[in-house]
Amino acid sequence: MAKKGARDIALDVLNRVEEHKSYSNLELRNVLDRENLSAADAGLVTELVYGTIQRKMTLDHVLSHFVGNKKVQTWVRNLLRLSLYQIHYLDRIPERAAVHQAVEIAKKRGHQGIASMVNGVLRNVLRQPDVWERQPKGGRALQIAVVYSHPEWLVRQWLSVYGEETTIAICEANNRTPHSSIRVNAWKTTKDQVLDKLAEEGLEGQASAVSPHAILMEGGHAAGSRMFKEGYFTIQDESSMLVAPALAAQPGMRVLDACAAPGGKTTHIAEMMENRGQIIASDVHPHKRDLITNAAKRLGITIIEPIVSDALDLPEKALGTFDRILLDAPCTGFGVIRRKPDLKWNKAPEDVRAIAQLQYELLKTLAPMLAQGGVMVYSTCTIEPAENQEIVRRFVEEHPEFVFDDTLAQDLPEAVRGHVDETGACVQILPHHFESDGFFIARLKRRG
Ligand SMILES: C[S@@+](CC[C@H](N)C(=O)[O-])C[C@H]1O[C@@H](n2cnc3c(N)ncnc32)[C@H](O)[C@@H]1O
Repeated sequence: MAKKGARDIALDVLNRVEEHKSYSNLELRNVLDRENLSAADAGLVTELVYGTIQRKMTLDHVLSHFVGNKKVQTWVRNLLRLSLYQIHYLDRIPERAAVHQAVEIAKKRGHQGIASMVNGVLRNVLRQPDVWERQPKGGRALQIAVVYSHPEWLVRQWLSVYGEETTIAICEANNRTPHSSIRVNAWKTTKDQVLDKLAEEGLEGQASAVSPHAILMEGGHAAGSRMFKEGYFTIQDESSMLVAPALAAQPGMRVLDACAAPGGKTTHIAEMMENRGQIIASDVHPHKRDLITNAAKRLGITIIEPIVSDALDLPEKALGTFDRILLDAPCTGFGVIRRKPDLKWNKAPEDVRAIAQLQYELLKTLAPMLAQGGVMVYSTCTIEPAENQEIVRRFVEEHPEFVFDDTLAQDLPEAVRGHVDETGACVQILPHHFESDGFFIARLKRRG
């Protein structure tokens, strides 16, 4: 059987994501592991899948002018989206080649009739380039939703919280390719050493303004390097690297990380504790336990004890109290849409409400396990106030033994301090602030 091309493979992934409501990153990983693609083809498949999902609403708006209300099979719609994405957003693929390949795929998967329809639609779009500028009828929220390809309800929500300028900036940032960054294992080495060693392996990077532990990579495959295997760094987004410093755990302390897998922040905390003390790293999913164990092993860390437990049901008596607790809560993930574009299409307003309820329950349940004078950090990778500021405000109101720790700024890099809010204890990073993940961190203190 002839080997499948990058577009065919990308189309398979798009179809599976839509039909099985699965995550594109997981489907992509499966297919890239299975198919033996060149680096260039693997890159093209990834770009086509993420790009098409990212721009889905804009692409569908353009298609609606030519397809109207006609019923089109899922794979045909995905083929049209994918081809339009190539034509409009990718310079390196000539328009004629994109149309030709789409027609060939349509012939192979369907029949001549479908191939003619695909050919006709794509050529019509090419003949009328102004179609990309046509605004939909409806309010401002719908226009922003279509132009920047985000669900209208989410745009409406952000408009009410952040205003138009910031909402557009968030949407634009969500459509850009994310940076790739690494966290230097500061317990073992320094940033300069890692930069030097990476250069020996042909990998370039530069220091980040968001975290003193971060290096922004300029291409290359850092996870394939010898330095990575030997535990000199971890692949992590810069915003995530603000959490461990916010927790301010000292060597020798007892720490609970209640939603720990895959262990990105747990291992960072351990590095900052110089591998002295104890960290209980809990997660509800048994299959994720090994991720924490393996990450610690690779980094040479021995103070992490992974356990499997629902954070709502931890064995409180057996565990005792902690000097520090991190609740890096499950969330809608709207701060990481750049990396996981399907998130924006798969979630609905009721998901925000449901997850906010769980987040509050988690915070409330963990509170008694914090020692007097201890610090608890609540963090999420979302930008919804209902999952962030509203949770911690309500918590502090209902728990007089807790206060906002208004000294958070001193544990944040200079560049980030300006984003700390009036409590002095909460920081909301939006994706366009530093081109890093949207992230929320709150530092709460239990009275002594
Ligand atoms: C945001 S992720 C944590 C990421 C992790 N802290 C890191 O930096 O690598 C949230 C985690 O919470 C876990 N989780 C979800 N509900 C939970 C619950 N009720 N109790 C404990 N863990 C839970 C999920 O399995 C997921 O791994």
